[in-house]
Amino acid sequence: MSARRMLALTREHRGSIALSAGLSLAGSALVLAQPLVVRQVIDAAHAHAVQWTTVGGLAGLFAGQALLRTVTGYTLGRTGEAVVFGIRAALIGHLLRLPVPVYRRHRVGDLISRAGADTSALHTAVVAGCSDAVTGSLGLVGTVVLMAWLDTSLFLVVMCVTAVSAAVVLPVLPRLRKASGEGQRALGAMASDLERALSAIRTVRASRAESRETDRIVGQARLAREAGLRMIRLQAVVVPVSELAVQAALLATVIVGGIRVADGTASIAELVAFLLYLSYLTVPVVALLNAATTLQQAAGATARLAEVLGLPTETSPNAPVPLPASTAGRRPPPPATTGVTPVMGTTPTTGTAVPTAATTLEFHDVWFGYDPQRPVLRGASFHLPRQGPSALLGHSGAGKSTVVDLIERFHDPDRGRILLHGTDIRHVPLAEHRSRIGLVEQECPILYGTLRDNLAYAAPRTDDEHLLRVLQETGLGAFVRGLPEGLDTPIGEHGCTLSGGERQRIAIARALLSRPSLILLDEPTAHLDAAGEAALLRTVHRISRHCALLVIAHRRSTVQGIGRRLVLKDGTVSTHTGGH
Ligand SMILES: Nc1ncnc2c1ncn2[C@@H]1O[C@H](COP(=O)(O)OP(=O)(O)OP(=O)(O)O)[C@@H](O)[C@H]1O
Repeated sequence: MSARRMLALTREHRGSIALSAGLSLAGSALVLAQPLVVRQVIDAAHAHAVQWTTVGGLAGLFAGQALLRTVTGYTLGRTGEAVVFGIRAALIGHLLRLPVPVYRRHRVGDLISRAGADTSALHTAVVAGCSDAVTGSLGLVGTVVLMAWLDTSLFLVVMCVTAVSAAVVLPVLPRLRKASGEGQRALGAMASDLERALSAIRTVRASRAESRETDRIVGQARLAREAGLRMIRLQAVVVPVSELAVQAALLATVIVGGIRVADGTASIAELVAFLLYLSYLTVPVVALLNAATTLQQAAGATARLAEVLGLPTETSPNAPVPLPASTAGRRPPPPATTGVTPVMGTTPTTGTAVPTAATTLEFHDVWFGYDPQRPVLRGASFHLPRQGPSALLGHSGAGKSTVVDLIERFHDPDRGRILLHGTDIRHVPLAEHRSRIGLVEQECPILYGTLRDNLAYAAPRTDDEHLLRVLQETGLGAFVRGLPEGLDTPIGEHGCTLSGGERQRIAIARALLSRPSLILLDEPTAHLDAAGEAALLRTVHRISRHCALLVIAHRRSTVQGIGRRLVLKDGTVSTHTGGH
């Protein structure tokens, strides 16, 4: 699938590839014609009758060859750039659409290295390697055919010498490929380890682990260097051996050809033409050897790229998902009630979701486990009203973040159903489903860029008026007014210029701006002091007037004032209403 995908990406450029091949063919034809014309010039000179038109034709062939080489080089280079760009674009799109669990299995640095170092290796292979391969193979076939036609016995002498050098060079090529793969793998591991250390740089410093991390990362760089050295050693054999082969063939031709001219079985003009072909032979042979080494080096990178492109992506975010007949359309709304589930004091209800017309989200007997043998959720059922806050409580490891991931469809339940506004979320296109939910993650990730970039991330077309209103609502009005460039102030990599509370509020404002019908707040007060926590809870209550809000919390203080509490224990959810 992956290799086929890469081939398909190349197929888009069939026209340019054919044009490049055609131009190379024409260039090779001009080169191959030259010795034949030289032979005529020598024969004419031998007879003291120089034909100026033939000499002019030869000069024309030289000029035409130079011109074609320029055009071919440009066309091949342009095609190579287009092919590699296509693969890079597909890879980047693919990397950003992998299912969320895949990012946990693969190291981020390694994935980044595939988009960087591996596509660069491929770039060299396509731009230089393919150009060499095309010109080399066309030139080689033409030269060999003409040499065999011109003088079969001299041709056989040349072939014997070439066969000896091929016996030395060919076994080296697979070793080059292996060394290249090892080098790329070491570079991937180096990028992963560097990413690991830089993303936790404060922990690294506080643990005085700079030297240990440096040793570990330099260790990977050393492996890459060793693989590089192995490649250099192998290449150091390939090029001189092939040059030596050409020189040996030249010597053999001069000796055998000289004897044949002396005994009258060949003319001087034929020997010169043959020698010219022999000297031309070095160009395609060296080009082919270069192509073979570059392509072998790229094979390792290509395999790593194909591996990533072979990973399945999430369902296309915009693809409409057909509804099965049994669940097509919205479920008819249940009889209207007065809104929030009737207060039941602190008496819990367990095991069933009680959908009402005013329900946003429903979990029906949901089972899920990262390892199906050890389910985290074991028949969880609950529902959220259309408006107002609910709290999801549970001890560490109970599965609260797993509930969030299931709502976002980062995973799908093993059994049971999750409905949003009465529709099974598996039957709604992913992008549409996620546009209805605002997620405020525990770490509140801030992206490198301006405050405006971060706020409008999920709703890029938001106007300033709406933006400022939401900022006011989330208690960020004064903060923004105090910034030197207001909304256009850069807020640094990972939001490192912000306090924990500011990051939290920015994340909440970002979630609110896309006007979701459900907001998920994962441990919103983790980075706040008591005053910050109280202020945030006021914000939470304010925003929950417009939409449903699920606050995930470890601490009871986080959910003070939230009457509706869902308690997650042993994989099931009990609902408590009315308690404080
Ligand atoms: N990607 C994963 N692969 C395997 N197991 C996982 C994965 N993510 C979470 N778990 C396990 O699933 C269980 C529930 O984890 P989850 O993060 O949902 O709990 P939580 O209630 O949010 O915990 P906390 O309050 O500490 O954040 C835990 O036992 C955890 O070890």
